[in-house]
Amino acid sequence: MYRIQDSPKVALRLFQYIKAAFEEQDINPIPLNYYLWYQYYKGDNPQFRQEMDAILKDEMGYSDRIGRRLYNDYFAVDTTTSEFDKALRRLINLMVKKIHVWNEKLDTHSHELEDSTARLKEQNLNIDDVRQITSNVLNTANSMQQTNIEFQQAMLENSQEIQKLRQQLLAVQTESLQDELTEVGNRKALNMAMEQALEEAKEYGTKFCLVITDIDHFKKFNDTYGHLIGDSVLRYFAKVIKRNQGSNEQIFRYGGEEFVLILKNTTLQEAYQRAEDLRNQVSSAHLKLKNSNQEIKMITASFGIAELQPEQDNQDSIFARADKALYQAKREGRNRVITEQDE
Ligand SMILES: Nc1nc2c(ncn2[C@@H]2O[C@H](COP(=O)(O)OP(=O)(O)OP(=O)(O)O)[C@@H](O)[C@H]2O)c(=O)[nH]1
Repeated sequence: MYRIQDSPKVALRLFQYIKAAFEEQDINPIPLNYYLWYQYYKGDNPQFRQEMDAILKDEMGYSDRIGRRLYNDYFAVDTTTSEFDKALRRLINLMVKKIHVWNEKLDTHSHELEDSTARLKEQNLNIDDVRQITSNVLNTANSMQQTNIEFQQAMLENSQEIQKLRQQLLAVQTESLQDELTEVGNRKALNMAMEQALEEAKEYGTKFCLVITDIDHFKKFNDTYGHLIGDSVLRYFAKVIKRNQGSNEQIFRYGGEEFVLILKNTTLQEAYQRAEDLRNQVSSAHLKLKNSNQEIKMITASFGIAELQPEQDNQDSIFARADKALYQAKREGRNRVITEQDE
């Protein structure tokens, strides 16, 4: 749900700009694009505006895919994280209050001690006075010890609570980056991983290859066997990719029947070999229906690969080249691997 809170007059004016830009640049008129372009013309987020300006200047221009990424980067609100954030703030406020109370108590105790020390210096103290003062000092020392124990106990409980919150937060964050069906990274995780890989490439000169793979004629498969068996095939496909996952390799489900691999420190030739192995494993599998043991139609997949060009690539450009190679693989008859060099 995209919310706009401006007056109708402002909204109307911005929509007029959007309408003209959509026509001129052939932008897909879907709600997400309207929302993003509205934010662009409104200009409240300078960083977003700057990135949009750069995209519009680039020859690849704006696309739905870029729009989805921009929305995730700038406008999607992670409600689970903000809930944890609130809980953590509450806990920290509580700790700060406890520290104040502890400080006040300690202040009172040290004043009591100072009073007792001052009294000890008085002339003409009799034995009863000294007894009284000594007993006061002891009482104060006892109270101090008690205050300390209580304080330590409270701090321990709070830090355990914080630890628990942190663990829950980590679990939720991991979950929010995982595709539920196939248990590989989801699109959000892919965006983050791409960003990181590009930063590493800039900083350390490390290269990577991007592989996009898509199960062939999956619509027909769903139509023949139903979506539930289609889902099992998606899980199976992800399992095959995960089975020989190298330490330099990250796997994501981009959406539908499309998966993406980031292969770090890998040449185009090595990436091709890895994709060929996967293609062979998938196409040679004999899958059976669980209930009837009936063998189901062979599944195949097509692959497109691009290698990072560190000087000029960004997330969208390397993705577009791998996507183009994949499209070529589909056009040439599917069940094949095409690298950007083969085109
Ligand atoms: N079972 C199942 N099907 C899905 C899921 N996500 C997307 N699909 C289906 O995947 C199919 C993709 O179809 P198309 O994009 O037309 O592609 P295709 O039939 O694989 O054809 P090519 O890619 O050209 O080989 C559609 O029928 C979607 O409904 C999912 O999570 N589960």
